[in-house]
Amino acid sequence: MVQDQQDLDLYSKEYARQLDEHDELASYRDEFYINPNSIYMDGNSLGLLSKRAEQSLLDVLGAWKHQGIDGWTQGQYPWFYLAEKLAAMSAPLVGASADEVIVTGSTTVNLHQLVATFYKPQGIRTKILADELNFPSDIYALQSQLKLHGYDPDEHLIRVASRDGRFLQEEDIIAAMTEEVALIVLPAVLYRSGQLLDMKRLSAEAHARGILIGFDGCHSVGSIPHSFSEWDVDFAFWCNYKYLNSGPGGTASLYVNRKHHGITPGLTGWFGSHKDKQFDMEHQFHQADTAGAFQIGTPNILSMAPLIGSLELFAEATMEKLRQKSLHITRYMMELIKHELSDMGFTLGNPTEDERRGGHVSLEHQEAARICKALKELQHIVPDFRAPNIIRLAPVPLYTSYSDVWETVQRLKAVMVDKQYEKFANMRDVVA
Ligand SMILES: Cc1ncc(COP(=O)(O)O)c(C=O)c1O
Ligand SMILES: Nc1c(O)cccc1C(=O)C[C@H](N)C(=O)O
Repeated sequence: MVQDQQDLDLYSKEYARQLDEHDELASYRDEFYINPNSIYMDGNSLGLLSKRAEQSLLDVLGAWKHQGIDGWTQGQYPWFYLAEKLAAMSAPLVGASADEVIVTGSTTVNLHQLVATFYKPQGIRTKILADELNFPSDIYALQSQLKLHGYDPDEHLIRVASRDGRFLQEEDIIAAMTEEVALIVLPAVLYRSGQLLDMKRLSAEAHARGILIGFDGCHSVGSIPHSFSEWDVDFAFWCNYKYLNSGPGGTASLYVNRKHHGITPGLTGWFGSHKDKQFDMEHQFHQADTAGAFQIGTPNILSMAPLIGSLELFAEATMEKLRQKSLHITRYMMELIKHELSDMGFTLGNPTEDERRGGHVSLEHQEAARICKALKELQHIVPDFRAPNIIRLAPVPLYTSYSDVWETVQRLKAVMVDKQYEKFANMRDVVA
């Protein structure tokens, strides 16, 4: 913690204020639209709008307004090259070269594309290895890809069990890497508990057994640094609307390790063409020799445009500093929770060690659904609820202050002490 704060009560509001004063990323808060009447702790589900993301969207709209079809090749951000431009801007966040990334599709569609490409059952190697805690959409995609190959997902999709319902043990995953496994798909950071898996170790163990491995980076990209190429990850996919603040339904991304460039995409479309060849309109597919080959159809330009401004902020703030603050502010939140909310039925459901923790804090409570409702409606804190008993709180380093965290814990305490949650039914709402 900060030196001149030695005499301060670590749990005081003044201490939080001083942490904000010493926060070298504090100025980035002004880059965002922050509702002054509430505290946003849901940036792990939908990140907030930044002024630069708004501006880049307006710039792209302006190109459409003034240039029409010429916007594809002219203007500030020619649309024909936008996926590649954004890939180059994203590459440092995942430890890749620009040509190993492409901004395209949606998370689930990208997973379909990558499995359609890399799942090649042969002999007894016919199974896909996943885990029982992964996000449902990933599991649905894997099940449907297995069915397309004529396999029964109940037999061919192995889901590594969690010992405690929260975390996965790398040893258990490695033990499940048998000679029957063709492909592995795992989350980088688990969406409920926020556990960060050891991607380097898992990739090495998979490769030692002749298995390809890919990661879902939805809850990790923009929150932790990655070294996909150095770790020799085969492929990865992620959304850009959580920590990367590209807006609801913002176009997603994928990574394909350079060693696989040239492999025929499972799902081909003309935007996967070599850029010089695409408009020759031949019926022979000349694929790009980059991750661009995995694009399918026309990019969703308006859903990509906010990412331009947003990624500029990441380049300036740097992932290293963002991770440093994220670790510090989540630790601060955990300390406050332990101090203020002990004996109230809460369990900390995220890893406490820095090297195993993603960007959010996961609090478990049997009344979690209605505690979230009371927090939102009565205390103007925006958390999110994940069934059956999880309150996720994400102090996002670009725009969350230490004072926000202090307030959140105080208001959560009020909800509990005054039993404000009893005014609500303990059931989830439609989205959270
Ligand atoms: C871990 C994870 N995977 C996949 C998805 C699905 O993403 P999409 O709806 O953008 O396809 C999400 C979020 O919705 C997610 O959190
Ligand atoms: N993708 C979402 C959506 O379309 C609507 C509401 C929420 C989401 C989310 O991203 C939820 C998020 N993946 C989660 O971790 O729960």
